[in-house]
This record gives sequence, C-alpha cells and structure tokens, in this order.
Amino acid sequence: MNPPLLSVRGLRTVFPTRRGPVVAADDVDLEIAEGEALGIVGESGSGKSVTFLSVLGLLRPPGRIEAGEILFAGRDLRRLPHAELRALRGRQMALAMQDALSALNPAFTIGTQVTETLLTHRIAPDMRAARAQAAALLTRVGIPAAAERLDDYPHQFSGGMRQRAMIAISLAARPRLLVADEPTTALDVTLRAQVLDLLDTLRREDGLALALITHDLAVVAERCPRVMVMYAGQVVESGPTEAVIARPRHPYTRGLLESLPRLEDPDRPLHPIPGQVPDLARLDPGCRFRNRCGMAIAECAAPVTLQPAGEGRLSRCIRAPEMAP
Ligand SMILES: Nc1ncnc2c1ncn2[C@@H]1O[C@H](COP(=O)(O)OP(=O)(O)OP(=O)(O)O)[C@@H](O)[C@H]1O
Repeated sequence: MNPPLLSVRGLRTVFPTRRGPVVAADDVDLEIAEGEALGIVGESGSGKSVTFLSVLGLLRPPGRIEAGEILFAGRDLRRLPHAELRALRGRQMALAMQDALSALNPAFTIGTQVTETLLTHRIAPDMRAARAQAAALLTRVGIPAAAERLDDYPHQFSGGMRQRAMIAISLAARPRLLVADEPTTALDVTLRAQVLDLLDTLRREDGLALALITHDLAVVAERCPRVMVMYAGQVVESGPTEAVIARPRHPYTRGLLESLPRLEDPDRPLHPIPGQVPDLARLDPGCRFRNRCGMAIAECAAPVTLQPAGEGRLSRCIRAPEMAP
C-alpha cells in the first residue's frame, strides 16, 4: 500500500500566554491518503484549526510546534527550509478558510487573484489562457457569468460569491491536499452542495486529498468516509464515519451527536453537552472530558491514550468497551 499523502504523529502545538502555555494541539495523530476526505469535528476551540495551521506551516507566532512529525508526500515538513515549505504550500497544499473577506485582497480584482496563481505555478502559459482558465474555475465553483466578472473587485461580490472565489483561488494551483476550514458555512444549502460536489469530483478524478473541518456532522456523514473528533486539543475518537456516527465509542462524540440538529430529523430534541471546555492552560493529566461526562469514574483522572475500539476505530475513553451495544 502507498504511504498516506499526509501523516502527522504526536503533534503538539503550544501558545505561550500570560497564564502559562496553552497546549492547543496535544499528541495529535492523523493520516490522509490521496483521494481521501477526512472530516474533522469538535466544538469551537477544540484545536481543529490549530492542528491544520501547524501542518501547513501557517501558525502565527508566538504559537509554535513543540513536538511531532509532519510528513507530506514523504517529506518532513518540520525540517524543510522556510522557502521550500512556502513553495509547497502554494503549489501542493492549500487552505480554504471560512473567512473569505480576509483571504481575498481587496485591492486586486478577483480575476487578477486567480490568474496570478495560475501564472505563478505555470498552470497557464500566458495571461489569455490564465483568464480563460480563471473563468472556467470560477464557473465550476458556481459564479454565474464568471468571464464578465473577472474584473470585479471582492467588494462587488456577494458574501457567498467571495467564499466561492476564495475556494477557486485555493484550487487554482491544483493542490494535492486541500484543507477546507468551514469553507461552506456562509453558503446556502444549494451552493454548499455545489461546492462540496466540486470537491468530491476533484477528489475522485484528480486524487485531491481533503481535510474538511466543520461543525456540520451531516456534511461529514455525506462526504467524508473517515472522521476525527477533537476535544480540548486532543483527538478523542477517529475512524470510519459510518461507525463513529452510528455507534460512537467516546462519550464526547455521543454528546456532540445529541447536541447537533439533523437535517433528516429536525424535530428531534437537542441535548447540549452541559459544562464547559476546560481551560487549556490549566490541564491535569487525566481525561479532559471527565468534568462534563456522565460516565466519568475515579479512574478517569489517570492519563488516557487512544485505543482501538472496534470497527477500525480509536477512542480515548477507558469505558469505550462498555459503549458497545
Ligand atoms: N493566538 C493564540 N493564543 C493563545 N491561544 C490560542 C491562540 N490561537 C488559538 N489558541 C488556543 O487554541 C485553541 C484551539 O483553537 P482552534 O482555532 O484550533 O479551535 P477550533 O477547534 O478550530 O475552533 P473553531 O471551530 O471555533 O474554529 C483555542 O481554544 C485557544 O485556546
């Protein structure tokens, strides 16, 4: 079997703060193969974005990677010279963020921003070809009359169009890995499906590897064969999406499933998880979910690692075996 395109082992990312170091990603392992989609879910502040900003080399100081190995296409990204990492990021790894306004440059037209990427990476030989390709790409992400709108500035686009333009820019260099951080949050249901369909097509036809960070479990269920659930900087459960969603083996995953609305069952009562995420600057070595967990026992104060929990899954809960039906 081919090695995965991206493999992360033991990632630990820390932000020094006045209250002490905040460990925003702690002992994170993950793998994404070519043509695969991994869904990443978890409440706000669970470390989803920090994990992938670390992978892409986009952490802002004073945040820094303290430990771990990040292999991309067989290269150790932590040992790569800065310029090489930047080149790799432009060409082979891309990020599409939820905040399209800050990702687009207000001073340049949408067309310029797409053609620049196409020309820089020599995907288009000249400006004429670049404009034609830019229009085609914008059409694929659902921008109507794209050829006529190349000379519009970002402020002339609606919020949803800006979001799609940003996705087009992130795909322009034909990256092998796309990290999509809530990329479709601002879009209505139809457009969201259209953008996700495009990502599916690129995955199947071009082997694009996709890390889809989202709060929307329905999207993960539909689009991502594998899922990783994060809580307080750690992976608490990972494995085949169907198994994780249908038969969670971590109380946090179960809580998350019960707290989120489902499209197919909008009248189902929602049960928010009581309590709050622990302060990441004040962690003890035990299970981080135990103060909110209905299944917590005294033993949960001891350190707990990810363990196989059946059906190809891993769970960071000592009571996972009891959760089997
Ligand atoms: N610049 C920073 N300084 C200090 N702590 C930070 C900084 N950036 C992130 N963190 C910490 O990292 C934690 C994880 O943040 P992250 O953005 O990865 O969460 P997330 O799971 O992506 O949340 P969301 O779903 O809201 O995007 C935060 O709770 C915060 O404590």
